[in-house]
Amino acid sequence: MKIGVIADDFTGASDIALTLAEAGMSVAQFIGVPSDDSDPDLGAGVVALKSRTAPVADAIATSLAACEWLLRQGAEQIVLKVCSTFDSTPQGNIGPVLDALADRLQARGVPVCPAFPENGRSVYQGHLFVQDRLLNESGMEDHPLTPMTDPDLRRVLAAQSARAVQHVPRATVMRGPSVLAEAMGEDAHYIVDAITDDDLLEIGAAARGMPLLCGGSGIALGLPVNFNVTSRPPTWEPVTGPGVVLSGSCSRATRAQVEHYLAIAPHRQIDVRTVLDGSTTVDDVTAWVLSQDTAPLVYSSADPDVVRAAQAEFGTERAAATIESFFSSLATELVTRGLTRLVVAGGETSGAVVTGLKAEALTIGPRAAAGVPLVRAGKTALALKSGNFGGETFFADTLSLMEQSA
Ligand SMILES: Nc1ncnc2c1ncn2[C@@H]1O[C@H](COP(=O)(O)OP(=O)(O)O)[C@@H](O)[C@H]1O
Ligand SMILES: O=C(O)[C@@H](O)C(=O)COP(=O)(O)O
Repeated sequence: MKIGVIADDFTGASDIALTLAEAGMSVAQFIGVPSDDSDPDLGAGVVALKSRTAPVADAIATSLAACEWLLRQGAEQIVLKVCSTFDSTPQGNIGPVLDALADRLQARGVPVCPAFPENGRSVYQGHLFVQDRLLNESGMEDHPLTPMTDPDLRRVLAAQSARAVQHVPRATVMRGPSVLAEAMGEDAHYIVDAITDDDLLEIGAAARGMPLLCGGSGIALGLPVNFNVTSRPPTWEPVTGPGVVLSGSCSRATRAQVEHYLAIAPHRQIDVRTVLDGSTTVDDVTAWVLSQDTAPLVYSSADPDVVRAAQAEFGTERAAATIESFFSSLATELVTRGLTRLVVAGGETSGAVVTGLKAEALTIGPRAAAGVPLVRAGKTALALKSGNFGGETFFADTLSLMEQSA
């Protein structure tokens, strides 16, 4: 293995696995830290953790365990994959995990760049933009678990990290890899500006030989070339059979996708209250899904005021855990009963679903949308969609893509 990735959520893991696969690397996504060794021919291994919102100490411990496993598989470079909107709480977990990895790997300058231009995320003057909006006006300020209210990544990371946080402006990025590498020579985390894929390729070239990087999937664009691989698109064996869409994401893009799918497919909404009081049960919803002819949608996606009201009434963690555990049990039941195509919206939701399915590894297929590959766990086709990725018709398009070969 050449490149080892530690991803802080499951959609993020498949996002960066797609980038590496499209750049020609043989890549697998592991669900948690594997107990066995990986295939020695694998070019990149992505360990998917559910550490973005875990308690800080747990996030550090699982990330270090993932790092040790990746190093044992021969990884020469470690990437901490975080969200392209830098999702984290004021406690972390990006800063504390990055500090622990930097210590373990004796990394000096660590490039940190969540830019993902294809999906509208750019970093300029140390600030993160989503399309033409600063992060704190992009809808991310309303995220149920990691509301992002400060667009200045230097400040966000400095508040979470014990190391120095510095900035590399775009003007330096444009001067090429050797100047850029030189600009990151101290013991510090460097927020690096990037507004185009070319900027990310420069960062990749500058990172040749560095033990540790941190970013969104864009940070991986320029890494495979350092290991002499050439581009080749991932392949896909068609998966037919009944499908379902499970959406626990409340992000703007998902809500538009839900709205669109409501008009063309059977749907059932769940909420914290009715799951907790037992009036919505996994058995009922399973029976309902199985009785549909068209792939139905089960969703808890709701507007920010509805989510806030549920959190105020039941507590943020309990509300999230209630919905996640429902989707986890539902997905397990549905796959046991023969469903083979699952589109899942939401990072935490995907983590809950895939963990429930007890899959150990996912193979990476072609892209369903920028940042979202089709993936496969045995006979089951899945798409793990990040909250803010994909166009309005993503659900129907992806279910149909799963049935085609590539
Ligand atoms: N109706 C709801 N009320 C409260 N919390 C919810 C509701 N629907 C979903 N959630 C929780 O919100 C979180 C959404 O996060 P996630 O699945 O990562 O989506 P995204 O990818 O959009 O960030 C999950 O923990 C989910 O359980
Ligand atoms: O980098 C990204 O934006 C994604 O890969 C990702 O991590 C998104 O997380 P969720 O929005 O929580 O799915």
